[in-house]
Amino acid sequence: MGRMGKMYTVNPNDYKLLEEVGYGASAVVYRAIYIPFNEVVAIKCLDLDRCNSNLDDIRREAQTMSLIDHPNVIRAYCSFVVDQNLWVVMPFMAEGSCLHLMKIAYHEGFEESAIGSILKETLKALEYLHRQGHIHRDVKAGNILLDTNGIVKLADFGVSACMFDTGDRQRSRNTFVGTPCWMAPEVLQPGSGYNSKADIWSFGITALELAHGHAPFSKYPPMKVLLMTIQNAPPGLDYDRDKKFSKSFKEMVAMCLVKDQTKRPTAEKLIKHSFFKNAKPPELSVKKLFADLPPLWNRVKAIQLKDAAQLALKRMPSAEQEALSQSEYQRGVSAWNFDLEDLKAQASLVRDDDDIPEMREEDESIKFGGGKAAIGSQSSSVKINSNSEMQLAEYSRQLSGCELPQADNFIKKGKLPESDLLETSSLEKERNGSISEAKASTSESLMAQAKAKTVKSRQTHSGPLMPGTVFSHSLSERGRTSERFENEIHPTAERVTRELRKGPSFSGPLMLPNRASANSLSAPIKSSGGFRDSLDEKSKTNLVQIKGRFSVTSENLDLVKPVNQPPKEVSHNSVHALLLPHLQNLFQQTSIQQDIIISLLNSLQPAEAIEAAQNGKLLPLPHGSENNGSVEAASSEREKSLLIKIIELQNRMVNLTDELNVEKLKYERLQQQLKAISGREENGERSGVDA
Ligand SMILES: Nc1ncnc2c1ncn2[C@@H]1O[C@H](COP(=O)(O)OP(=O)(O)OP(=O)(O)O)[C@@H](O)[C@H]1O
Repeated sequence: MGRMGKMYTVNPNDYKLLEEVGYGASAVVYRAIYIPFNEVVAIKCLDLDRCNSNLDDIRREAQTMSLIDHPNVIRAYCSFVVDQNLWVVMPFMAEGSCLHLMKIAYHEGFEESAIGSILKETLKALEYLHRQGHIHRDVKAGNILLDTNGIVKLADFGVSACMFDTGDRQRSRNTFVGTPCWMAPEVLQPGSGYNSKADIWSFGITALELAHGHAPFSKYPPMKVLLMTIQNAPPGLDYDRDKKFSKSFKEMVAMCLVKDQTKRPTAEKLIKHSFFKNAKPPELSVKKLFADLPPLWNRVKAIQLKDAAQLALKRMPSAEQEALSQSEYQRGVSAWNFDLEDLKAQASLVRDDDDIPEMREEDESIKFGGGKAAIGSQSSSVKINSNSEMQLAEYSRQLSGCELPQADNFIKKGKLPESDLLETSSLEKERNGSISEAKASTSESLMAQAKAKTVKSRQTHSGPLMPGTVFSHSLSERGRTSERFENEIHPTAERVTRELRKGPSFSGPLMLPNRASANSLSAPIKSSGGFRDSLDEKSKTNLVQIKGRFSVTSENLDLVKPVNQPPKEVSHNSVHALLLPHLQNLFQQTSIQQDIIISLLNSLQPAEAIEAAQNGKLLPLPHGSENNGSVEAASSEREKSLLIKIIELQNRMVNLTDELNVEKLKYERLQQQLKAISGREENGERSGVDA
């Protein structure tokens, strides 16, 4: 049954498909003629084979759409199955979606008056849906459709949920659904549950999308978007950048983008905000947006051609992948079926990726993978099934282990100190249980560092390891990728570990030059800050110092453990008490220096590896004999520099030994003086008694 009692038949022969006017991950939308009425309609052809949703979900969408009766919500006239497609017949919205409109003519977004009208109409739709017990779950510019007379309608119930559902369907609301950039933090944190307020968050993001031409974080890979949404302060309209927008608009957006869902207004309340009170009727502010634009199907074709041209320009395999996924992503699509392994793999990469200073929102050079890489395929939603939720919750918990300000900092600054990188890496390992003890040995730290370095350098250069790319790979491809990744980093990293294990306690002394150079082992041992502060208590107690690239754990500090202070002698022995720790320190420093030298001498080969790790130059090891000449030259260079270091250390040892001897002499002299004084005192006392 159609609108106003009109009957639309379920016979495909009654419909004549015309141009393609839109596409999603699992659907293509056509302009069509309903022959019996000679009426233009839109038909959404959902490919049931490509659908992420099961048939029940699809039926539900069609059912929901057919029951909807609100001027701002697209309703279905009817739906039926044709081959492996579900056809949904609906009113044709001749100006297409706001997203398409921005892509074709308003790259920087719309002016405020148009935004106000569009948002107000959309909010009316949300208010209606929420009242009916529905959560839309995919509010975004791509789902706000416009008609030639300026009418605004919210579309796409592909992922909508019913708030009044019980049982299994209710539980399904604990799954991830939506499009990453528009998803509320509580939706991204499985287990927490969400309600219609999630739509209010997405509505706020949509407001920013309409204001800027793209959603916040839209140039980042989906995994990073998830992290940023959870960890960062909510996005908003900037006072400097967005001067052109009114205070009430900024305020309204800020009200929607509150992380605590309970503090977000309901649609009913929000619509009373002054921003909407002043909104113009859409016939005035929206209609003028399409003046002089070609018909919708030509625009859609133009957008498709533009995407295709972009792809053609990037012929290199990784660039091609990246561009595909980027264009996919920027269309505001949502075609990622999250996979836990992907999430984990990406989680480990995202942090390192943050270390890439060039990673800016404006930066086109860092692209991301994801989505189904086909021009005709847009959309779809992120769904994480319930099984993955526990693990994802665990992942979220891991995320939350990083204190937000820190995360904000590194994202904003775009650079982590080396030490933080290393720390993050060992912290993650610790949390993942891959290292059972928080106290990573120094060699493990170096190994981690070598890995972190390698990952980092790979990410800077290529697509395959970029987080999003993992999404677009099949399981076997992922396997291959990780295999290749392992193979590529392991020759060096493994060598580092192997070599490190060869040399007895080599790792300890190498940690120490930083400390020893301070020439004061009694100086307080403390963290150098950065991520350090966000570490949990356990690792805090174990990790006593981070300097430069090294972390020193308490395990490595056998040689520098604070000296056990001897019990203080009373009164006149205070000089003695003061001197003793100092002498012991000197003695220890000398021992340490000796150890360093011995270790260096014993372990020239591992030192090369570590130095390479230190410098981030993990040079490939020579394999063929043809390389031997240059390798020898290189290693003799390194040997030379190591020898120089050894000589320096030896000199310092000599100096310290001299100092020690001087101190010893002073100490002996003082002891003699002390004895003499106490002897004299005793004599004086005795003679006093005698007298
Ligand atoms: N009734 C309509 N009239 C005109 N254009 C439409 C209509 N319905 C959808 N479109 C166009 O088709 C595009 C895809 O439609 P739709 O969002 O329903 O597909 P989808 O596969 O569910 O996409 P997504 O998952 O990205 O939301 C829309 O962005 C819009 O541009």
